[in-house]
Order: sequence, then structure tokens, then C-alpha cells
Amino acid sequence: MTMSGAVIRARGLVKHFGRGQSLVRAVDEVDLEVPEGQTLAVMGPSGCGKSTLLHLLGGLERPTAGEVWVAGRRIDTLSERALARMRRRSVGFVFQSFHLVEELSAAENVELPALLAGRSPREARRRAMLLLDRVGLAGRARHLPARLSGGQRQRVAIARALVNEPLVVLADEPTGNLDTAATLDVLRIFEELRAAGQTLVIVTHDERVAATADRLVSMRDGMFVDDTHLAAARPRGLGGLGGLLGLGD
Ligand SMILES: Nc1ncnc2c1ncn2[C@@H]1O[C@H](COP(=O)(O)OP(=O)(O)OP(=O)(O)O)[C@@H](O)[C@H]1O
Repeated sequence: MTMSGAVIRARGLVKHFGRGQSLVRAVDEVDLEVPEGQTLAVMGPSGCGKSTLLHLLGGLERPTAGEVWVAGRRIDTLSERALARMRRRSVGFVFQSFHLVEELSAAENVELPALLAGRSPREARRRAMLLLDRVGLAGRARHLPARLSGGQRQRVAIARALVNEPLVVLADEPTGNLDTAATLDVLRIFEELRAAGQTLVIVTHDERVAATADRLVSMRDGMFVDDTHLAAARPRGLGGLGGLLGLGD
């Protein structure tokens, strides 16, 4: 962690796509600090650069210019290998279209990042079952994604994002493909995570999702045009995420 407690820090962040006449400034000189325990919502019209920003913050893409720090470590200059390791250990991703592995059961999907991070099969299974229980899917552990509803798939994806106890969860329109009931299920889980002190960045078009955040930034043309603090970030709750999930060390 940095002295300021920022889990994520970006300075002068720029991402361009294409060149010449077709140059797109997807992210244009963004500065950002996300303190530990903050839930940050990012809103803005389609194409304003929200997803690109999230990908830069989580090391899925490299900036054209600027710097990104995760837990006090600069990541935009890391090798591909080191970047992949950083993502596995420190970042949990949740996507609009779930991105589950269709050939694997719900439990196996959740276990996968734990195994890739070097945990034993037994420990990976233990974590997966605990997390599936936490998201209300203990009874669906053996189901393939095709047999799950959209809301259930997204809850599996959230469990997967949490399995390595990430420093930050980055969610890209996590309720974008969900009906109201499933959206509320997902919001309840995010609310639980927030209460436990999990740092969260959520890109969303949904006002209900944004309303659960501590801070709301609005983007337009790759830039922040508004920044509203709705609540002070809370320190990690008793036991933090590990305590909430009963994961231990
Ligand atoms: N890989 C890419 N190659 C070329 N252009 C891209 C690429 N990714 C994003 N862009 C462009 O960058 C801009 C920002 O896209 P981005 O997906 O970040 O926006 P967004 O705010 O997340 O949009 P939406 O809400 O529709 O998901 C858009 O003009 C988009 O077309």
C-alpha cells in the first residue's frame, strides 16, 4: 500500500486507438486515486472511455502515456509475465457478459484463478465452495454455465473475481445484461463487499448501481467531467474480505 493508502493511482493516463484521421483518444489525461475501501462508480455515455480506463487500471491494456500504480507498484512498465501475475494476485475482474468458461462447472470456474495463483486443488475447492455459498449458489456448484440464468452466471463470475482476495475488484457494467431481480442480487453482493472494506471500481450505466458508490465520476470524451464524493471511504471492516468470506490466510 502507498503512504496515502491508494490501492490504485493513475497519473496523466492516456490511451489512443488508431492513428491519423482515425485517431481515438479513448482516455485523455486522467488522474485518479482510489483509496483502500472506496467504491468508485464511473458513468458516462457510450464510447466515452469507461471500459478502456478500467482495462488500463487493471493492467489488461497498456497506456499510450501516463502511469498506473496498483498497491504502490507501478504496473504499466511491467513485463507481460509480471503483469499477468499482478492481475491474478491483486485484481478481480467482473464483465458484463460474464466470461465464464463454458466447459467448466460453476465451482471449477471459481477455482481456476486460485489454481493459477498456485493454491492447492483442495484449497481452491474450499474457497470456491465458500464463495459460491456466499453468493447463494452452493446448490449450483456442479452446473455448467449453460444451465445457469444470467444473474446466476454473474454471481459465479463475482465469486471467481474474489477467489484470490484481490486488493481491488474492477467491474465493467456488471448488471448490463441482467433483469431487475438479478441486478438487485448483484447489488446486494457489492454492498456486502463494500461493507467489508473491499475496494471496488464499477463502470455502469445504471443509476441504482452508481447510488451504492462512495464516489461517482462522470466521463466524457476520455476525460473526467464531474467528480462527486457521496461518502467517505471506510477502512477495511473487521477481518476485511477474508473475514467476510471466512477464507482466512
Ligand atoms: N481496441 C480498440 N480499438 C480501436 N478503438 C477502440 C478500441 N477499444 C475502444 N476503442 C474506442 O475507444 C473509445 C472508448 O471506448 P470504451 O469502450 O472505453 O468506451 P465506453 O465508455 O466503455 O463505452 P460503452 O459504454 O459503450 O461500453 C470508443 O470510441 C471506442 O470505439
